[in-house]
Amino acid sequence: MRSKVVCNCRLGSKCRTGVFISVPLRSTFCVGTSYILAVKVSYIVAVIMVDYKVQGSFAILEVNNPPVNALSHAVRSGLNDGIEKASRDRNVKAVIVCGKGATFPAGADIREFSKPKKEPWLPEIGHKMEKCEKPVIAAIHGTCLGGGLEIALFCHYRIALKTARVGFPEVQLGLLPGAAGTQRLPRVAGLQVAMDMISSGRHVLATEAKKYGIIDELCLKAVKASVDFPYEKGLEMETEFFKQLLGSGQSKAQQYAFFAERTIARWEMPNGNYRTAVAKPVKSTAVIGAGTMGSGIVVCLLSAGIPVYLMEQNEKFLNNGLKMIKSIMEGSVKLGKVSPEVGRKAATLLKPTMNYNDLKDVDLIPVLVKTCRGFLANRMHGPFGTEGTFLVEEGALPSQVDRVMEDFGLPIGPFKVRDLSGVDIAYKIKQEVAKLLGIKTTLQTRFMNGERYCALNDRLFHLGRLGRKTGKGYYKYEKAGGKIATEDSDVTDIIEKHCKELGIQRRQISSQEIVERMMYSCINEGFKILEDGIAVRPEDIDVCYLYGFSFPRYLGGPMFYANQIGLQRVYERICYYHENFPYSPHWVPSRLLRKLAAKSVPMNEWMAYATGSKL
Ligand SMILES: CCC[C@H](O)CC(=O)SCCNC(=O)CCNC(=O)[C@H](O)C(C)(C)COP(=O)([O-])OP(=O)([O-])OC[C@H]1O[C@@H](n2cnc3c(N)ncnc32)[C@H](O)[C@@H]1OP(=O)([O-])[O-]
Repeated sequence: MRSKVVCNCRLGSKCRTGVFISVPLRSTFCVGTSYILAVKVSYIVAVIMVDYKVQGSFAILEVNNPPVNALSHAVRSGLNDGIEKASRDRNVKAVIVCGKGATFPAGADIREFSKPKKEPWLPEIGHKMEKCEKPVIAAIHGTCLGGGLEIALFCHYRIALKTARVGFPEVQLGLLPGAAGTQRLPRVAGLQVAMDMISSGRHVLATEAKKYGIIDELCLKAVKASVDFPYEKGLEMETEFFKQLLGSGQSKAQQYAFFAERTIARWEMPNGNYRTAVAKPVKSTAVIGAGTMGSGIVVCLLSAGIPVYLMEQNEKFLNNGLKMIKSIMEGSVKLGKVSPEVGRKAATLLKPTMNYNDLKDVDLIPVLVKTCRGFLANRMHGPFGTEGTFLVEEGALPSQVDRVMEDFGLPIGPFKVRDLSGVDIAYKIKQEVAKLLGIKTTLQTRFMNGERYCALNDRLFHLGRLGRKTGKGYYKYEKAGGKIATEDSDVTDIIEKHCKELGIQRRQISSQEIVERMMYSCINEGFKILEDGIAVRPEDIDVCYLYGFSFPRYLGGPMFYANQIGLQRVYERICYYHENFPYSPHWVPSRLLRKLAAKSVPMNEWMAYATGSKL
């Protein structure tokens, strides 16, 4: 951002040129279209975000709002003034719109969506550009996205560097292009291309875009009658839809997720931070365990071109793992997820071994299974998994829990996940905990160390129902290692037998109870994680869920979801479940949550209450 003192108007007079900010200095200057009011000791300094210069017979409007030249109010004002000025200037024969630094404008300023709207609007500026009697040319480099592409589509001509990318990523923010993009792109690029770009949000290289006619070096493409309504009506409808989406919870969550991803990158630790940390090169890695999870990690490492040792104690398991990896890599190549070259190279990068000595010089060994409570993801997901099993013990079926959670937005239900990772893994983790406590569990065990215990998973384990790998677990599969989960009446019998033996009266369980118990138990743990300083802000937890568990982006993450529901409501329901399930410590309400709920603290202020005296 560049600040300039542009004029020296009197206090109370009307400014001429644009947006202004005030900084505490001695004298009074003002610039802008607004009246300057309560200014005693301030400089009013114009924030020039569009540089206007004339070179020969060209007026150049260069957007200067780093880092991505977002179309903030100041930029819009600058573009508006610039196009008016260029239209008036007799020496100007053509106008060029471009971006300074890394990129052409990458869209509207998302931070302004939560603030009151300020004129001029983008379509208004666009229409001024379109009506300008002098040719207006968009000179595109970097990422020309969203509102930036809409501005370009209003220009009479578009020229671009080959490396430039254009796109409408609004869908990733739960929006649609709201400055005539839905009306103008189909007319320039055709309905099919427009539908694809708008609904996928994908960035298109300038070379591809040129084929579609979005970037046009020669002349404005003839406007195609590609939609059902005349332009004005189409524009009106687009504005209405955009407004509806902007006010929706979904868009708010997606905007939150966008910024959360960037916020967490600015991490701070007692011994360093994101600025001082230096990445260590990873030249070799090892994965111990050739099961489903281990093989999946090997595939990720190979796809990134990193050499990896795959370690197993048993030749049979090692060979099974190698087969699985080969088949996943081949599938990835077929689907175009990795290039054939990467696929071919993978075979040379993978080194199977049964000898620990081979691992002595590797740079990285990912830890697959932790027996402790876990730090963030495992710790929060513990209550989630436990509640799922309790719900089944009380009356739900695994398929019901999965269906409800998939409807909620998870890509795959918790019991399908358990079949994928292995019923034996969940069993062994529990047995490790029991061993540490010096307890021996049986199929009749209902409490462990004073806490509720459900032995249903143990039953499946003892029946050899280990999940996908054995062709049956909480579901049945077409074959061992199969992927198609089908409900299995044998599982219902096992559950009913379990309940009968233990004298548990089964009951109807509602979808609402399933969502609340699965989600609120892990949200409660999330607040305890904040209290304990394991995560330094709710965004850490949410991004971890978005990436680690494919939590639906349109809900933002579990902590944002809790905030949307209302902390008071979430807290009350947690207290209710705590009263009803006193032997499950994960229902003990978080102190932080109690405090935040009582004071209705906004999310961006939660952390002030997370530690120390306020808690
Ligand atoms: C009426 C309007 C209708 C219109 O149709 C609606 C829209 O245009 S909707 C918009 C449609 N457009 C989009 O959705 C594009 C969203 N942007 C992107 O996809 C990437 O930023 C981009 C690919 C451009 C650059 O990637 P990169 O090089 O890896 O850089 P980076 O990602 O690390 O970002 C650097 C910094 O810039 C910040 N910031 C970025 N964009 C915006 C923004 N629009 N606003 C505000 N801020 C934004 C970002 O937070 C970060 O800040 P910080 O404080 O340093 O953390």
